[in-house]
Amino acid sequence: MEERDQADTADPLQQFRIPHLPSNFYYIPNFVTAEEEASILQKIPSRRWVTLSHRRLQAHPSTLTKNNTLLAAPLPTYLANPVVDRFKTLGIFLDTPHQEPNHVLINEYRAGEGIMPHEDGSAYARVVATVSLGASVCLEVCEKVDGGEEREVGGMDGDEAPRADQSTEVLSSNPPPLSPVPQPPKHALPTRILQEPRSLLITMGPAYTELLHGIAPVAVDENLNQDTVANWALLGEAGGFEKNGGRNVRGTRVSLTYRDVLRVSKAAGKVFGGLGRR
Ligand SMILES: O=C(O)CCC(=O)C(=O)O
Ligand SMILES: [Fe+2]
Repeated sequence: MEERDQADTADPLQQFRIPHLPSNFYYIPNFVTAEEEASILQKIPSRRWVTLSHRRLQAHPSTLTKNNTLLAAPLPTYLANPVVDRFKTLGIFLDTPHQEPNHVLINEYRAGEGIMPHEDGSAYARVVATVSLGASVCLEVCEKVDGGEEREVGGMDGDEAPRADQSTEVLSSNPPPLSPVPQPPKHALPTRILQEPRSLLITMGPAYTELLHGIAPVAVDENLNQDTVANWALLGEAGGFEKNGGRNVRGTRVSLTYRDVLRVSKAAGKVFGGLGRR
């Protein structure tokens, strides 16, 4: 990362822009070290997981309230350091209301698990920064269906229809109602982004609002090459996938998705912090 940073000091993100995709996706390999990866994985609290049908999940500092409000609280230290300072160096949250992430959803997928195509919705500023840990996975992005209802967490998750509780967990405690018969989105130009362990993927602007993203519930990502993977040229170790015949055998992957929740309530301080605090 250091070498590439020197190449462009004006906008450090430009060199990481994923080509041929709607603006803007950025991919940074080796954003955290192997030691940092191990340390973060070891600090994720085992008792906070909420188990869903195709993955498990936890929210920090807490889940959002019914009207998509975050009760103000700092991120746990192991999520804040060293990651958030590196975001600041890159200017990732410079244009969001709080200019730094205030919320992290942690997802864990075992081989064969995934997340149905969805969009992340309006509770957040239009920036998500995703740190991948443990194993590689392909994220699939596709355009939203024109004229269709917006779906925040809809579509297909393998052969299983989304359940109400599954729709709530990703983004808020107050999901939009799901249509009774979920239809798969009509994929226009589905494209894959390969996320290696220790990498950072940034999704912002139109890429956040105009596209759906999801992870197929498969045990192996196949046919990986420069024509099928949008960020092939930015990968840390494309050679490994080449040697493996263009296959990525999935392991257990953990993603840390950093976001800026727009609505924040300081009321939690009054409830939990005692009387007289403002
Ligand atoms: O695990 C990922 O990279 C994607 C997770 C995701 O889309 C979400 O939490 O909204
Ligand atoms: Fe998402």
